[in-house]
Formats: sequence, C-alpha cells, structure tokens
Amino acid sequence: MRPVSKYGQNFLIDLNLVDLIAKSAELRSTDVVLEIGTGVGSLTSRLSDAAGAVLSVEIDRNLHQLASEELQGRANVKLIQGDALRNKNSLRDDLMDDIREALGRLGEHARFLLVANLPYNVATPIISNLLHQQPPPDAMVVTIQKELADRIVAGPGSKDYGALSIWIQSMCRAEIVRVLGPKVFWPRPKVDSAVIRLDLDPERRAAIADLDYFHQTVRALFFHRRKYLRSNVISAMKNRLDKSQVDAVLSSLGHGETTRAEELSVQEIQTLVEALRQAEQA
Ligand SMILES: C[S@@+](CC[C@H](N)C(=O)[O-])C[C@H]1O[C@@H](n2cnc3c(N)ncnc32)[C@H](O)[C@@H]1O
Repeated sequence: MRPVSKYGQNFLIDLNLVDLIAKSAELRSTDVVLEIGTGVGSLTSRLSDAAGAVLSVEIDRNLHQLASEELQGRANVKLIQGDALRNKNSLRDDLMDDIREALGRLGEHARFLLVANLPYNVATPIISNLLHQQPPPDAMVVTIQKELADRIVAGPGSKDYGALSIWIQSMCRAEIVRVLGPKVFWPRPKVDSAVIRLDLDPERRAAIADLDYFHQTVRALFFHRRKYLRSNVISAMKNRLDKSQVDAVLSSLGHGETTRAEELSVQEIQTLVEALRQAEQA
C-alpha cells in the first residue's frame, strides 16, 4: 500500500495510541460516533466495540475496500466512501441525516461524538463546521497537528489566540490530552501532532444568539491581526454600521482606541459581537 499524501494519510502505527484515543472518548453503548478517515479501520473497530453506532467516512476507495473487509460483520458500523466535505467549509449533507437517524434509534440518552485521527488538511473545517450542526457533537476527541491544537486551546495575549480559539472555546471546554511525535505514524509527518478533547457546553452555545453571525464577525475581528480592534470592527461593519455607531458600541464596553482583539477574553468578544448585532438591528 502506498500512502496518498494529498489525503493526509499518516496512519497511527502505535496501537496503544489508537486505544488511548478510543479510551479518551469514554464511550457508552448509547453513543453515536462519527469518524472521518477510516483508514484500514483500526480505530473504527475499537469505536465499534464501545459505542452504539459508528459512522465512518473514507475518501480513498482502496482503503474503504480494505476497511470494509476488516470490519465485515460489525452490525453497528456504517462505512461511507467519499469526501466528508461538500466544499471547503461544509460537511456533506447526508452525514448529519445518518447521525440524527442513529441518535433517534439509540434513545433519549444517546450522545453524538466525533472521534478520529483526522486528515490534517481538513481538520479545521471539520471541527469548525460540526459546531454549526444540529445537533453539534457532545464531544470531539481527535488527533490533529500540534500547531492547530495550540491555536484551539490558546488564551488572550498568546500569539496562537485568534478566531478559531474563540469560535471553539465559546462553546466547548478544550484540552490537549497528549502530544504525539512523528514516530508514532507511518509515514512520519514533518510536525508534531496532538490528541485533543473538546467538550460541548450546551448553555454556552445557547447563549450565542446567531451562530453564523458570531462566527463570521469573530473571523473579521482577527482579519488584520496587526490593526487595532476599532479598525477591524469598522471594516467588518462596512455598509452596516457607520464609524460613530461602532465607536458608541466600543466605548460602551470600555474598549479604547488602542485595544487589540487578541487582548480580549472569549467572553468579552462574545459580548462585543452581540452588541454589534443588536446595534445593527436597532
Ligand atoms: C490521518 S489518516 C487516519 C487513518 C486511520 N483512522 C488511522 O488512525 O490510522 C486520515 C484518513 O482520512 C482520509 N481522508 C482524507 N481526506 C478525507 C476527506 N475529505 N473525507 C474523508 N476521508 C478523508 C485519508 O485517506 C486517511 O485514510
């Protein structure tokens, strides 16, 4: 078998780590697990042992074929061959239909989790997009590039803190479970990886009045990192709020002319975005 690098094929060869990922998910028999990147099915079989239903997607036809043979007879596993993404930013449509169907079947305590050794090139859109879905995952336990994990867990003032940290932390508790060096994969990637765990906080998510507005605005606030917050807000609100309206919102929240977005906590950014949304509606 020859790995296809454009598909981010770095397989975990240390099976203890495959176990660590599966164990970190603390699965129950009423859980529905989405895995993106079946590979040859080593993580899939462990997920199938512990969960109620596993839906696993693999883009590579040959791997899908191998995994289908490997996982034959496992009634709680559904394998899909194809791209998990419809386009750069959205999941393919049928995945959530399958998830909702399985959740309905497994009863009122059923939870939805993403557990995967993600293909690195699509890890960000997969994680970000799942938080827009209904339902979003109750938890995600995934292997990703360490550099991406650092951005996800970063706090104010850190160079890694940005729109992605805020989008995820506004809804989830985020922690790095384990840093993995290149040696535990075949072929070896050039960079370190990390297993991260994200736990959804439904109350925090419900506190965001408009998820699409929030996500877009947060991205715009960090668009020009070197600029002050005020100038990023003015650009983001172009043709929607004039400068005096932006200044009124910023000063009501105590943000001065030299405040930068990366100095604000997740909560402060949330409050600011909601104030801008309400000012637009006024
Ligand atoms: C990092 S490997 C993980 C494989 C396996 N789960 C493991 O742990 O060894 C990522 C897998 O995702 C697949 N993949 C890449 N892009 C994909 C996409 N857009 N949709 C579905 N699968 C994808 C790759 O072919 C590869 O098998």
